[in-house]
Amino acid sequence: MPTSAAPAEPAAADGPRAAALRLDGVVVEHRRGREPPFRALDIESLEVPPGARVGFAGPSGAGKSTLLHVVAGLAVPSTGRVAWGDTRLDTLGEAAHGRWRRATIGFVFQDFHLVDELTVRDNVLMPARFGRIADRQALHARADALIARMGLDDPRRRAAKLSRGERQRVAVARALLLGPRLILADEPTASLDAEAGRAVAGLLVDAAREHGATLLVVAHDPALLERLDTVHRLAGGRLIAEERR
Ligand SMILES: Nc1ncnc2c1ncn2[C@@H]1O[C@H](COP(=O)(O)OP(=O)(O)OP(=O)(O)O)[C@@H](O)[C@H]1O
Repeated sequence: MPTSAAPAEPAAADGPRAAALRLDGVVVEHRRGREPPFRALDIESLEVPPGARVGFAGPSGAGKSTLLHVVAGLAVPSTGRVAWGDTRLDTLGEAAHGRWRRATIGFVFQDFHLVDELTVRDNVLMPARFGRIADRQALHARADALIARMGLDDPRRRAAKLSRGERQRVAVARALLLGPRLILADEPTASLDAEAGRAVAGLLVDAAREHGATLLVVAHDPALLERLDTVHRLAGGRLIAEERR
């Protein structure tokens, strides 16, 4: 079972590593068949301070995943501004956005995006495929430590052999590998039982705190939502309510 022992706090001198995230007038449109386009996302204004831990809740189809995808550059708004600190993400272009994403984001996808043919360890190491790795041994040790903290017993198992809950935990470990400044997690505890869900929720929040990272989480799980600073409710692509903790 994963444990959620509190990790060391970051050195104060490091300061926050995250930047403020701002969305203004962001609209994402989709089309169903021959029907006119509809607004899957319609965000008038959203500001997330650096290092905040923010949840998005709401019914199926409310636009929660689309919001995370816009921030990650995986969905393109038809209008609006998306900014991370001084960087305008909506005007970056695909290649530059890809570089920014790899340097900044750890993403836990709703459907995990694991490579079945690879082992647990190699899946967790995937974010390190790009860029130069100074200390490969330290990186492997970090991958194995994350795998152990997720309660996964054997880093050499092939992903194809894993249960849904185990796949979810591999996806969380992979997102945390490089100590991202922005962690995006889409229903990261949905496939876990209550105990494992609490442990993974604790790990995500601890990892964000440890690295001064901003954490954006889509969740229905109350045990996860209650650990966050703010929870936004979405409906029909819009932000309709905000609860501060
Ligand atoms: N590529 C697409 N093409 C057409 N419609 C899409 C596409 N992606 C999302 N949608 C639609 O946009 C709306 C918002 O989808 P989104 O996945 O963001 O909702 P969600 O709140 O995350 O839902 P869930 O909780 O079920 O994951 C839904 O009506 C969905 O069917």
